[in-house]
Amino acid sequence: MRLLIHDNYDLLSRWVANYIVGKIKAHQEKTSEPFVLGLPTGSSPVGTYRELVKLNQKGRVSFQNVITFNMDEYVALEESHPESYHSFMYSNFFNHIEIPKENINILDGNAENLEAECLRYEEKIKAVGGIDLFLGGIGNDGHIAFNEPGSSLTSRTRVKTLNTETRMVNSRFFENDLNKVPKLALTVGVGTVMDAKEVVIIVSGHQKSRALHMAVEGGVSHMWTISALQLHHKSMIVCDEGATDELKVSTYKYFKDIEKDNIDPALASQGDQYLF
Ligand SMILES: N[C@@H]1[C@@H](O)[C@H](O)[C@@H](COP(=O)(O)O)O[C@@H]1O
Repeated sequence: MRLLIHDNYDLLSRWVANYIVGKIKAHQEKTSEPFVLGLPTGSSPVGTYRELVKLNQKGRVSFQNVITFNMDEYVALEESHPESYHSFMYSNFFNHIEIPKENINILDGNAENLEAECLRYEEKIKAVGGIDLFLGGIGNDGHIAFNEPGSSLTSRTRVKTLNTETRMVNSRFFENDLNKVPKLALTVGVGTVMDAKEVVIIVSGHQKSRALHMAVEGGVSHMWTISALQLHHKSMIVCDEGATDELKVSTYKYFKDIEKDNIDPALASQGDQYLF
């Protein structure tokens, strides 16, 4: 697993956006098949979306031949609710880029049959040849998508009960009223993320530092589902200084040193041969 430590959130966001653009362009040079991109919500990727929109508007990348799959969505929250992940994705990203609507996939948390919806999602990912790059964030408790502590590390897309900590953290988007935060979500599984050809996770801020410590320095454990990435052949965490507060000094220095030539956002889209 690679760990890239940036001075601040803005640099991190620029780096990740440039990296994704590099991947899309390299793919498009090789094949006319669409690039399949997994996407998260939350505050962590907002800066990356902002930078991707800028790069798109400058003509540096096209999303015409990109298919997206979002990680998760609340159950029984109307799509039009301002805090639905549908609303989030359109207002932060899709409304600002030229991507065909039919290329956008987000789980339907209002489907009549939620289990069938999850199965349909898995089948659709398979049908387009799998996810080329899954971008993600993590919760304070190390959950990836909505794979809360204790989730099977081989889990697939399914209905998931949200724990109180996650609902409390997310209550900031629901007038700080825990009762307004949905109790269930649809989420891709840890196994679904692990099947992606590449996984890039954004970790920002001190509140994520324990999760980053467990992800990088702890063992693989279902109690910190992000730690499954240690078993992925091409995974990378991109973090800012604040998120490193719980890392050992030696771990911090190790990754700072080995990635020192790759940290400039302008170089992010260069090849990553020999780095994983
Ligand atoms: N389901 C989402 C996750 O996909 C996201 O990673 C996490 C962290 O969000 P933030 O980036 O706002 O800290 O929030 C939610 O739980």
